[in-house]
Amino acid sequence: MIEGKQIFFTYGFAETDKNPVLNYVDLQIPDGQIVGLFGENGAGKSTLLRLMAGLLVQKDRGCQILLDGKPATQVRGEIACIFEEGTFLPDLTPKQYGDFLADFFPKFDRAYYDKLTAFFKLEEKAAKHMSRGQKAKLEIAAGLAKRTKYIFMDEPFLGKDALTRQDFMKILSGSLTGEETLILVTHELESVETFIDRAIVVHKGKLAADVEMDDLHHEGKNLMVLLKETVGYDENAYRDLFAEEE
Ligand SMILES: Nc1ncnc2c1ncn2[C@@H]1O[C@H](COP(=O)(O)OP(=O)(O)OP(=O)(O)O)[C@@H](O)[C@H]1O
Repeated sequence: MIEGKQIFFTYGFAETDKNPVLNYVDLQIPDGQIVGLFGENGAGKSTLLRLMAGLLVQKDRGCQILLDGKPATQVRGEIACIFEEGTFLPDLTPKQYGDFLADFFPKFDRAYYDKLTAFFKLEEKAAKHMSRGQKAKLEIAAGLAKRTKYIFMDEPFLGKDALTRQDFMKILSGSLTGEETLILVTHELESVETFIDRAIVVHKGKLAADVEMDDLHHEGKNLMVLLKETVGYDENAYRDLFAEEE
């Protein structure tokens, strides 16, 4: 269970910031749930994800987010982060990185990692010499093979070719046992429409929408509709750019 009460976060000074990224929000995610975090650029999705994963810590206000009642820093072995910037060590090759992960993560599934890196056709060269998409694949192989209870993903589709994106969703579905709690930040709404259980829209410091996908679909809506309604999207706003000056 991920639980946070009165989550507050600002990158500036808490005492003076009138527009914090997260403005006293409550969050509860039960075990085994797959949750998508959505919102406009700069809304605070990645910040919230990093607070959950313990990569950012709340400063002087609000309460810490807890995983099974403990701060993320105390359950590192149960957390896999699949982020664009990567958590790999740049000088290590896929095999060396696998050795490293096997030492660090108690449930690391080396055979599965080797299968994934082979499937992704990753060459045996240092991560720093790989392309952006290859690094992203290495992250996915590592993240999924850790077999952790908590998986945090930030823009997992970024930098991947169209075929890999398709494979990725299938690999992800196939890798999960149903026990994992997976939190996913993405702008690729269509790709996750039927994959996630619950959608949260971050907007103006709040969790402005928080719905079960079954309920959303029963209402005849999809993620795009939810997002537009929640942020009050104006289809015609762009026209002002081309309006004639008086
Ligand atoms: N390291 C940082 N230092 C200062 N401000 C930051 C930092 N990282 C993010 N911010 C600011 O915090 C706010 C939330 O950023 P965040 O990255 O969480 O948004 P996001 O919803 O993930 O956006 P995007 O969809 O563009 O990735 C933004 O206003 C951003 O400018």
